[in-house]
Amino acid sequence: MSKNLRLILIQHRTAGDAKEENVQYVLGKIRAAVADEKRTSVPILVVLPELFNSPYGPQFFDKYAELIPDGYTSKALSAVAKELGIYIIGGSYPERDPQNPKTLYNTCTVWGPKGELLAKHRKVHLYDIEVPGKVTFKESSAMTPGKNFTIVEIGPAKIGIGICFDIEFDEFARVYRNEGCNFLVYPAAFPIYTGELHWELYQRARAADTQSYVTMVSASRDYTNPFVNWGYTMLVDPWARVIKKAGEEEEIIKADLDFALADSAREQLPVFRKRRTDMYDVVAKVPLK
Ligand SMILES: NC(=O)CCC(=O)C(=O)O
Repeated sequence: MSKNLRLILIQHRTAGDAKEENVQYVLGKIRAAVADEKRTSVPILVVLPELFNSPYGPQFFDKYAELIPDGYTSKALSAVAKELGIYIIGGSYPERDPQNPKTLYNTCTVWGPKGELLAKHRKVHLYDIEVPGKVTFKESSAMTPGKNFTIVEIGPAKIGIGICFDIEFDEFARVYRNEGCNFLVYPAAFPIYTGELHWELYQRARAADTQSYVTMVSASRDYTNPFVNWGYTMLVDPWARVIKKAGEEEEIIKADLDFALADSAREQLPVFRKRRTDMYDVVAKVPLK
């Protein structure tokens, strides 16, 4: 059986102030990226950036929030996944809690080729930072953290999902590795300050820790936005090598992932097997399903 997956990462700009305008702009990018793909039995997976339907900032979350799967963004992603027969990891967008409309989550949805919602990940670690004179952000002032791990299987890929700041927590990635994941996907929005310091470092670190493919997908850099994204959407392989990297502008990254590489890396350098779980361990404290 093929161990391959065709991956398409979309680094796009925020098109405007209206949610509908942003979503339609991204749908256009997805259609254009998939149009020249050869159709084989290898699944095609498209990944979008964090908060792709809006500018990024606590002041925007309520305006752009919607119910999942009944809101505009969900319906659009579901329809385009079905139209093109592809999988989509839909970056993230603000989700309104159906029971408590004032409660919002930063949520990633995953869509299958029949337009079905395969999974939903609510960002677990909210991004609060205060570096005087450099960057101040308090996501927790407007969002509620999620409480679940999210694993989805697409062809040979067993994917652990996180959103941006989730990548900083090695224990979180370790739980995915414990569950047999071979690909960690983080839609992201780093500011320039931490982008310069940590963007590549964390992706390579999590890839080395877990001997998995790792990607972070960013929006392109736009100095007219209130939050200026780092850009540099990246893909790292299970040996922690950077195999694809965008620049700062809009860009589409395409790659064929061969998961036999994760198997052989794990066989040749048996880090997971050599753990001393008689001395230490990392365990999930919530159910994984
Ligand atoms: N959107 C985010 O969660 C930003 C995370 C970030 O910049 C980091 O340093 O981590």
